[in-house]
Amino acid sequence: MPPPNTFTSDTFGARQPFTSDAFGFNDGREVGLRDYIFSRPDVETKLRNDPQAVIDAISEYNAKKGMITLGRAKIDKCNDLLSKLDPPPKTLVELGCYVGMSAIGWGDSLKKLNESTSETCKVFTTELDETIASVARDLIALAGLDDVVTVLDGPAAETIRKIKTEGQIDTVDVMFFDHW
Ligand SMILES: C[S@@+](CC[C@H](N)C(=O)[O-])C[C@H]1O[C@@H](n2cnc3c(N)ncnc32)[C@H](O)[C@@H]1O
Repeated sequence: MPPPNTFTSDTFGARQPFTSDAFGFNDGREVGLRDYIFSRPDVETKLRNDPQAVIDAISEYNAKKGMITLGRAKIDKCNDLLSKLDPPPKTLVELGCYVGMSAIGWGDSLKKLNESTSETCKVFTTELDETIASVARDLIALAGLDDVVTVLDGPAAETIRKIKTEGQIDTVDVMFFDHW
């Protein structure tokens, strides 16, 4: 059994079935997502600084391309769980960032849950692939969450140890495992 406050991508049921051409990742779809998002005519007027609009835009691309993101429904369910934690979580670590869709959800949620206090909140999310990590960083910045969400490049076992050694993180309120 995972420890309390540990949510995995299977917490709410099995993954969605993939079609054969949709299975896999790091095949250009991730950079294609960034191109799609930043070439939208509403990127500045609708998406900039609106995490939920960015999640919706990723979902629209995802519906056609079948990417390995959690998906809106699971992100909403996890955020519902986060909102029930007392005190509100301030530090969340995610193993498996991919293009940052779930990290945008966690960042938005933690920011809202802590907005009535002066406490800072932080999401650290880890990504093995540096090209995918760069897509995530761009989308997180577009969502206006780069002050809350930090993408760590490299194997999670190394990057988490490094931020702990450097004192960037002490205790962790919630861990999310999605790095398979
Ligand atoms: C299922 S995806 C994550 C999806 C993301 N949580 C979302 O819902 O938007 C898994 C990601 O974990 C990354 N990954 C796999 N092993 C890893 C490791 N040891 N350290 C860091 N990232 C890893 C993969 O490169 C892949 O992008």
